[in-house]
Amino acid sequence: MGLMSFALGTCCYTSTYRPPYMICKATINNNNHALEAAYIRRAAELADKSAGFTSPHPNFGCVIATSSGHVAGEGYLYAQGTKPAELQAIESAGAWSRRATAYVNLEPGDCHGDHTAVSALVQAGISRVVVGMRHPLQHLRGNAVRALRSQGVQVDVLGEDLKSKIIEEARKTCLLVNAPIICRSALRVPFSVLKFAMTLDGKIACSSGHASWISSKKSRSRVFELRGRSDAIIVGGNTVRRDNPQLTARHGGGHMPVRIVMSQTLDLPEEANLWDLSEVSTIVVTQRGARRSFQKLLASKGVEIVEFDILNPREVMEYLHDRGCLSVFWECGGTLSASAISSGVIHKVFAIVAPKIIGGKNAPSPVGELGMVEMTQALDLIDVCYEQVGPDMFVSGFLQPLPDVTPVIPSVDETFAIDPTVTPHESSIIFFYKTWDPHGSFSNFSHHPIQMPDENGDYATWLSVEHYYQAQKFVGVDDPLAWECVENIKSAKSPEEAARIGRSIQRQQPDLLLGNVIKCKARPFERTHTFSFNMRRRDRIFSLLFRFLL
Ligand SMILES: NC(=O)C1=CN([C@@H]2O[C@H](COP(=O)(O)OP(=O)(O)OC[C@H]3O[C@@H](n4cnc5c(N)ncnc54)[C@H](OP(=O)(O)O)[C@@H]3O)[C@@H](O)[C@H]2O)C=CC1
Ligand SMILES: Nc1c(N[C@@H]2O[C@H](COP(=O)(O)O)[C@@H](O)[C@H]2O)[nH]c(=O)[nH]c1=O
Repeated sequence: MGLMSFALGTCCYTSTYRPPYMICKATINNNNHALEAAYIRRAAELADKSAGFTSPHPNFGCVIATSSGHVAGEGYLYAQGTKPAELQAIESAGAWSRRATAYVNLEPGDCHGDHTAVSALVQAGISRVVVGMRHPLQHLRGNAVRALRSQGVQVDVLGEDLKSKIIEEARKTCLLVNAPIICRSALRVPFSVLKFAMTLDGKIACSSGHASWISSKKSRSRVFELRGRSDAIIVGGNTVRRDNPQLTARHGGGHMPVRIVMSQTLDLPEEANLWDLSEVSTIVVTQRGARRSFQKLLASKGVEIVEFDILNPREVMEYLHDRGCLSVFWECGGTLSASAISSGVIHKVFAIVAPKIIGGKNAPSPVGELGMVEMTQALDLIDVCYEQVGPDMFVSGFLQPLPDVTPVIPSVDETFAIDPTVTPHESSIIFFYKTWDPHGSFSNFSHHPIQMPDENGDYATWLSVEHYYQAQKFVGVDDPLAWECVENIKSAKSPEEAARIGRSIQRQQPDLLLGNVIKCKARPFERTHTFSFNMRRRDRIFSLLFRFLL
């Protein structure tokens, strides 16, 4: 941990610190909103470090400040199931935690009885907790706030107990950090970001359709990072035909979003980079009945096909929501982007403006026909940011305000009540518990260690069922690479990371686990709860749910 010199809104790191440094002489009290806001913004900034890794869970950051204005410790959640941000901050603050204030961007989420964050705060003697926003999931909302208060800790929630313009701005940073889960819970579609690179004269390709490259190498590296923050990347059929893109996140990070192609005609090339699934999978969403023979060809390559009665961006987003997707990155051309904007599913826009002019009357632009005839109809972006990356300018902003939530992600049980057409005993749909559900401990991804016997009958501890499950793909295979895989999976920091490692080796080295396939399919320890129900128009697509998860 470095010495933090903390100015409002900025921070930089130099050498080691301990004991904690002074932020400013001012004593922290409830009226010092500028300082409180700065700490909360810092907690949000820390939380953002693990964007893409925590999905489908929120991002948490924590700052511990002493009553005299020292920052004593910081922490952020790397992934669900790893050490909570609050605990990390307390450990780094040591004895300075006593009577200190903890600033958290988000109320701790007490998933199925895990009180670690709350207990750590109480046991460390934290006297006050400032919460950027309450937990967005209804069944977790308010639990930690109540628990802390019942233990005599003062809890101040931004917007409730602390109100002012500067506090409101700090609260906004907390909303932004967890925009995907907020959107998902309030709007029931994933948080969607439309990104395009255009020339100064507003073209995303030449008249010929050639587009590589408009933006600089540095900008494109940044795009890899942005991809890594999302669960899925979407392009239209024409971009596949024209660009033959890879759509991988080549930033050296761990998280790789699934690639999705929207194509009505399925008039797509037989050979394409997107059909190479060695790094990450691809889903093609299409119109029901389109080119069955081509569907078969894609399926033989392992590409998943999902048919829709009406293929449009909203249906696809609702479908992805149902499959647990929190955030989507749109990298399509103007035809599909116009359709997505018109459907109201795009929340944020990232325009990369390169200082180049290409001209061309027929050269495409980033957004096609929206049917507007007067400038007064233009869509104004909100909270616009400008950032120079190499020679290019990144302009970003929101197309619609983030919902100010009292959101609901209904638990599986509640769904029946919400949709009376739901009949719990239909066989075509299989649901997995999410760890955030009230009975989320049934999920493989639940952070509950298990003990299982190895080949010699000795018991070993695995951090979660998912760790054990992924490792079983390679256990017993007589190959040093398989042994290494097992060790890497076993030491993975989170169940999601264990899944990433297991799935990626499985894709890249399918021969490695051939002998183990049958064993993997029969999972006697599998705690995933399956059941089925009919959700009107959605039932046609749920049968494919398994494949997304495996
Ligand atoms: N500079 C940049 O950032 C980018 C540039 N480009 C460039 O843009 C050009 C391609 O743009 P564009 O032709 O607009 O391609 P799109 O990526 O927008 O693809 C359009 C296609 O999407 C499919 N589609 C499926 N559902 C819908 C729907 N509801 N509404 C609209 N489309 C749907 C159709 O595929 P189908 O015909 O298969 O049925 C349609 O032809 C290329 O030259 C490419 O290089 C592309 C992406 C980014
Ligand atoms: N031309 C263009 C972009 N185009 C987008 O990137 C895709 C190619 O990704 P990949 O094959 O993974 O490198 C392409 O199909 C289109 O969606 N992006 C940019 O950041 N800058 C650019 O100049």
